[in-house]
Amino acid sequence: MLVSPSLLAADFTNLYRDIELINNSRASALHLDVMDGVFVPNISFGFSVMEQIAKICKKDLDVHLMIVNPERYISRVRDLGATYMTVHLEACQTHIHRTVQQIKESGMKPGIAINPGTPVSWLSDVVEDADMILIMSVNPGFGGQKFIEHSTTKVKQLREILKSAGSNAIIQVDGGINDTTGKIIAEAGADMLVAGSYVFKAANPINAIDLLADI
Ligand SMILES: O=C(CO)[C@@H](O)[C@H](O)COP(=O)(O)O
Ligand SMILES: [Fe+2]
Repeated sequence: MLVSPSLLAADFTNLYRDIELINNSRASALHLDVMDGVFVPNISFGFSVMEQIAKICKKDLDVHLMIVNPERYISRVRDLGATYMTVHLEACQTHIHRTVQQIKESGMKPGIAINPGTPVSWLSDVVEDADMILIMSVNPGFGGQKFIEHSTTKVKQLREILKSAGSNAIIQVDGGINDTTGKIIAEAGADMLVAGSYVFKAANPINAIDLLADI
């Protein structure tokens, strides 16, 4: 199982230590949650922080933008050296197709995220252009929330949609992931697990990442 620990739950007074921990783990990516206080009712961190993180992180940068009109920042995310740039379907409104193409043209892998209340069927016409689909298993904006069980049905439905579209996009699931919910969602068809609290609040974060990676 691919694992992308979410830095949102890290100790921000010890960021260097926590990023080094990820560098020396089996995580395949580092998940960076950007929140603008408009699309979600919280503000996290922005480019000045991510530019420093990018200098020391040896894993793929997986940037999850919870901001309105994220197309404004494609070149800045690209300049970080990010592998994945994930935007919310709900935040791009009418031009998700154009935004995904622009992310791809910039050399990054486009991800499309959907909130718990958004049906997976709304992705049908764009899945073939995305490299990743992110199913939010909590309402975006905060770490440490409880996994929404209906996400399992959504992952199964998405698997079918990807199959009929002939899409190789990976399915990422984000929110309330631990070794129990991780197993359930992996069985439903997830390829990559994002975990914040489960990793960074663990007594042994390396062990927590191993448990997820071994699913
Ligand atoms: O995007 C988000 C929240 O909006 C996530 O990436 C969280 O950071 C996951 O945190 P946990 O639920 O794993 O604590
Ligand atoms: Fe996230």
